[in-house]
Amino acid sequence: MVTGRKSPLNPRVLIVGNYCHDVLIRDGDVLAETLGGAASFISNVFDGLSIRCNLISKVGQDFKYQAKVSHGAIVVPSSETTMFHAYFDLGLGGNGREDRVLKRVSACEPITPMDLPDTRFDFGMAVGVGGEILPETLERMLEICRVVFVDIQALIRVFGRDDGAVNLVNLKESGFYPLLPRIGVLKASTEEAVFVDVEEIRKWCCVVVTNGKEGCKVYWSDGELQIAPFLANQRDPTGAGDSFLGGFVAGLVQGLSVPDAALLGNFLGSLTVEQIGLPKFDLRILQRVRDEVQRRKMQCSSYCYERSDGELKFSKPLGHEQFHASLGTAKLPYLQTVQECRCDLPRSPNSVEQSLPNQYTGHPKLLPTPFHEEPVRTIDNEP
Ligand SMILES: Nc1ncnc2c1ncn2[C@@H]1O[C@H](COP(=O)(O)OP(=O)(O)O)[C@@H](O)[C@H]1O
Ligand SMILES: O=P([O-])([O-])O[C@@H]1[C@@H](O)[C@H](O)[C@@H](O)[C@H](O)[C@@H]1O
Repeated sequence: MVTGRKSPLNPRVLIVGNYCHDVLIRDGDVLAETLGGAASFISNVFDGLSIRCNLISKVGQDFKYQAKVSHGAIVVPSSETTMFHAYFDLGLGGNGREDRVLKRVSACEPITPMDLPDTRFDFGMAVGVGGEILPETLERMLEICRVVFVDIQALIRVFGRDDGAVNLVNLKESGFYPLLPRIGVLKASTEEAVFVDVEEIRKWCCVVVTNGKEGCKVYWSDGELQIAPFLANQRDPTGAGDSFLGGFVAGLVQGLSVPDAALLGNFLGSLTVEQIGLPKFDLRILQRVRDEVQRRKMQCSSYCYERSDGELKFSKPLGHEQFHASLGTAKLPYLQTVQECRCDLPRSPNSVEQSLPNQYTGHPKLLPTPFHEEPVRTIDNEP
């Protein structure tokens, strides 16, 4: 049974992390330049599900998307906007990771405690991508937010002095370690989890480890749950973890149980990888998701994640598998034939497109209509 309190009626949510410019590169060609940063992927999920959120993000005067984002950023005249180059063809990255190789080529100013609102929130998300969240910033978030969710990429990334190559350090070596017992949930990808002692951290907080097309696993002090994935035809892994976290917290904000909220995270992550850059979710799918969540809420007592008695025990609530099936069919009515996209960006050099199950395949291959807006500028790599 979930032990916890009901989610407040109109929970206040705070997202903290910088927007960035993403440049996606393969075979030396720039495939796309898009709006990036966990703050953009997560607020994109919240906006899509019509859930209000507050966002603190800093950019430079060179920020290209101020007119496009629905949550304005703090413009720092003396700073550049954080920019990442993501390479999808360099094989093993310097840090031994098999997926894309990231380089932070410019970095905006950090977000300080003074940048945060002087008010209280029910949920906080510390989701830096370029080192912008300082230990004192996270500490301030813990003071003003009842439950704080942290993406570990905000804590353990280090950046090459010369080329900005992104590498990871052990969580214990970061300045954030003393704060861990006070956070609510720590999210890490499988590759990032190598830099964390999950067995130790799970004693302090809930740990969610995502694993691409395999879904995710939720750990707490004396138990764990594997949460099923959703099939997708991966075209670009960028932002999958961010959208997962956005969907997960959005589910909890709406009163879903932790396992059901993790399903919602998996679903949003699966939608995200089917598009290049920041996804533009099909409005009809979003409406179906909103309907399914409301239906699910009626079925289950609504709980949010809450540290109660220092322990969190939960099992898959009755109907969890049906909720998975209902979300999975949310895509079905809107499948259309699409040409294979030559600029698909594999998660790792040797990854292949996911083979979709029977109900999706058949010729021509049925895939969700790519509703994403064309990235700001692409180099036409058509012959
Ligand atoms: N190829 C895929 N097919 C289906 N779901 C995916 C795929 N890639 C990612 N996801 C979903 O998105 C979540 C986060 O993706 P992951 O790649 O693990 O995060 P990160 O971007 O942090 O590495 C996964 O747990 C999964 O639910
Ligand atoms: O793919 P993911 O790890 O979930 O998140 C990504 C970051 O790792 C990357 O640094 C940033 O440039 C992308 O916009 C996105 O936020």
